[in-house]
Amino acid sequence: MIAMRKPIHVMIVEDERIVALHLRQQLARLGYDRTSVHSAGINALKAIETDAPDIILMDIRIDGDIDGIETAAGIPEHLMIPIIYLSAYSEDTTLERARQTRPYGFLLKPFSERELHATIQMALERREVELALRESQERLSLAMHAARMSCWEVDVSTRKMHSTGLAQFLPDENQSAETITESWEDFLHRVASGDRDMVRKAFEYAVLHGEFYDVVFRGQQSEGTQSWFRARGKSYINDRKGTQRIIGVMQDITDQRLTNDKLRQAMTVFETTQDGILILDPDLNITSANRAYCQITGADPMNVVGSPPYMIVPEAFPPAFYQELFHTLRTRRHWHREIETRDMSGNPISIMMQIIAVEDDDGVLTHFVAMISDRTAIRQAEQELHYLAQYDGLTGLPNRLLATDRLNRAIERCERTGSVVACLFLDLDDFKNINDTLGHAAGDQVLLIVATRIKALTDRTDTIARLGGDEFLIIRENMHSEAAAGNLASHIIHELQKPFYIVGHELTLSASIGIALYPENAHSPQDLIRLADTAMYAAKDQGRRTYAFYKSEMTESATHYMTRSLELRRGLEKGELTLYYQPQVDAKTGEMTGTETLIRWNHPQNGILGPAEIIPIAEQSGLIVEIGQWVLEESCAQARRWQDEGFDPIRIAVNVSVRQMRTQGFAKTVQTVLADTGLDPKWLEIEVTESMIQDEDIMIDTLHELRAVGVSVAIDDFGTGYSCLRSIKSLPIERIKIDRAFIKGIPQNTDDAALAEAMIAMARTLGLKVTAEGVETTAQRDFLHRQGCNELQGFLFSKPVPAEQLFKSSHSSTKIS
Ligand SMILES: Nc1nc2c(ncn2[C@@H]2O[C@H](COP(=O)(O)O[C@H]3[C@@H](O)[C@H](n4cnc5c(=O)[nH]c(N)nc54)O[C@@H]3COP(=O)(O)O)[C@@H](O)[C@H]2O)c(=O)[nH]1
Repeated sequence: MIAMRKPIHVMIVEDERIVALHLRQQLARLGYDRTSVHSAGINALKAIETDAPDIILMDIRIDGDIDGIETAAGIPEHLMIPIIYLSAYSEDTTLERARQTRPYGFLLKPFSERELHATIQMALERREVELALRESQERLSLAMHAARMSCWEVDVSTRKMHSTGLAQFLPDENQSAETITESWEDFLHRVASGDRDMVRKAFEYAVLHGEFYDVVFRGQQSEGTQSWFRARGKSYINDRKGTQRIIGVMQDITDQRLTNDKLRQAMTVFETTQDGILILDPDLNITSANRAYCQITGADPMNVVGSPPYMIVPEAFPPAFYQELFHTLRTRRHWHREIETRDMSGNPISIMMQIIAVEDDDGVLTHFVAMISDRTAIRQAEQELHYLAQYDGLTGLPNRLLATDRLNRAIERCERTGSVVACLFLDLDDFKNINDTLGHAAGDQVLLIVATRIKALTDRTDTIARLGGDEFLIIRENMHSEAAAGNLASHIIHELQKPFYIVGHELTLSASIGIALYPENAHSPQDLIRLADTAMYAAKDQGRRTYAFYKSEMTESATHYMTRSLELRRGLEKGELTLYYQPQVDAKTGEMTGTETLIRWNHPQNGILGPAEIIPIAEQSGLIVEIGQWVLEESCAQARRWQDEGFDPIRIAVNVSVRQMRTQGFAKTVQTVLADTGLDPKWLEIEVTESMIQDEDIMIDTLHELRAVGVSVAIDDFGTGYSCLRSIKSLPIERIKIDRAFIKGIPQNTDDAALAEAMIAMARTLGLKVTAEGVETTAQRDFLHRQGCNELQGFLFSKPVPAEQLFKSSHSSTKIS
């Protein structure tokens, strides 16, 4: 008997009042005290809405629009109210209709009290079981829902699939009910096409081998989101029916999968990042360290866990460091610092360390994450850049920037003590030739030798700087006299003159030094350097290999030079340069045999300027090579024009500068100019000075090459360069030109006359032709003729004249009488 926890409410639906009353009495006797009676079905349904009974005793044939069976059918299913039909009729149609409402009992009237009691009890019992089952099913369903799981079952023979909860995460427009029945193939269409085959195979395998299956697959993508599922189950044979079923569960693992993906990505970052990453416990002990941390610090990966990062252990820094570290972490939850430390092998390293506190959802500190960036390379690069910004890369000496700063400090110190600062500006003479002839590597070696020699002569307190190219600066403070600065310059020049060997050549160096003094000449470092530079040019003008103190007039001359060099460049471009020609005549006949080309500058303001205003500026500014090339081209072209105009061919002599001669392939250039202008090489003579060919192998090679081209070579200004005629015997020279300094005094000055006589005689012995320069008088002409001089040049015959006047000049009227 059902334990009566609360009075059982029995509803009687009976239209015969006596029967209903009798039933009520019977029930009361059986202990069912709470009863209600309704004579019509509609009334009973209304009453059920407000006070649902535990069981209904339903007469089939009752008053009203609906009978007992229709009333039972109208009761909401979820109420699960057991119905026991009471009827005097038991024909099949009534029974069939009653059966469809799934009654808990059917009592044929008349029935005994005991039959009634037993039927009620069994109905209540069954209801209890069904309620318990429903609750259990609901619990399971909720749990599955919460776990985003569904259960499924496939009948292997029919391939019908029943699933519960599938629609919630694998939606299908045709199937949205909690429990879905569909074909296995339809289900497969919910699986992403790429994984469908794999799911099918796992299923078939389980069918064939009666095995468990466990498969992870993706659902058909909807609205760009990708869902992941895991299906597990097993194949069973139903013992009773002998049918085979696959039963299992399916779980939506999208979140888990995304979390795993994120975790995997985080792990990849952790392991592959260039920065060291540490996970620290709240006491700052390492719980996990990545590879980069061990690489940066050289820490042993096996021994890092359990202790704090070695660079912040207490011995490493003063207590204040840790106070600040813990205070910042406590208050700001984030600390960072650039730390100069050493790695485990003792090498210095620069690191940027950041420590970040990590809290749980309740704000409780769980651990710290430390990030360690290796800044060593950056710091080293910065130091190198700093060095490069202040020092010369070749010699390691301070550069202009640092020298200016040092000079500034020296001035400040000497301002206090009232002493003198000397600023020496040194420039090597003809350094470009070393680069041009021996190459830049040799030039670099020479600069290193210069730096070493200057350093050896100076004090520790002096500043030696390289300003660029072949320019050096020497700063000495606390000088007591101008003479001391001169002595220092003189020592340096002397020291640099000492020979040294480089790439198989013995070289000596020559330097010019300009000196400016603080406070006498200037008060700022920039001005001092500039004035010393100006003085250096003055030293060059004084013949090089010397030094000069700055004087205010130098600024004027430097300004003049600057203006003139700019004007000259512009003049060359605008065609202001022109050539004059001075005849060279046969000493015997007075016939013009040749002409010398002499440059002039038709200056827009200053009129015609001679070589003295052009050549030194061209040499210093480097324009000389360009100008020399133009002179050569124009001279050859003019010689060819005269020939084309019908004049007898004459030799044309062109002066070349030392720089021009040293240019790579000079002889080849001459050959090209001759070819371009169409002048036969035999009409061209190149004039070089004695000093240009002294001991210079490269020049002598060029002379041979010129000879091979077919042009002749004359030595200009002969007698001024101390070279003896014997030494030029071996050179490919055709002519010497006796300098006008020796001609000037003849025939009265017996020394000049003797020297000219000796030069002419020796030249004749060596088979060289002789031209005398600066012949101004007939006496000079006659004397030179008597001595056997071949040709004469001078104002006596003609001054240098423009091209169109050369053949009109009256030199021929000065024939020897
Ligand atoms: N590299 C180059 N050098 C050149 C070029 N053109 C000229 N020069 C060099 O300049 C030097 C000076 O030349 P210039 O002022 O033209 O003087 C020449 C004559 O005018 C002068 N001369 C000639 N005869 C007399 C005379 O009877 N009396 C007198 N007082 N002077 C006279 O001599 C100069 C020519 O001499 P030289 O060259 O030695 O034959 C000049 O020496 C050239 O070296 C150039 O294009 N490139």
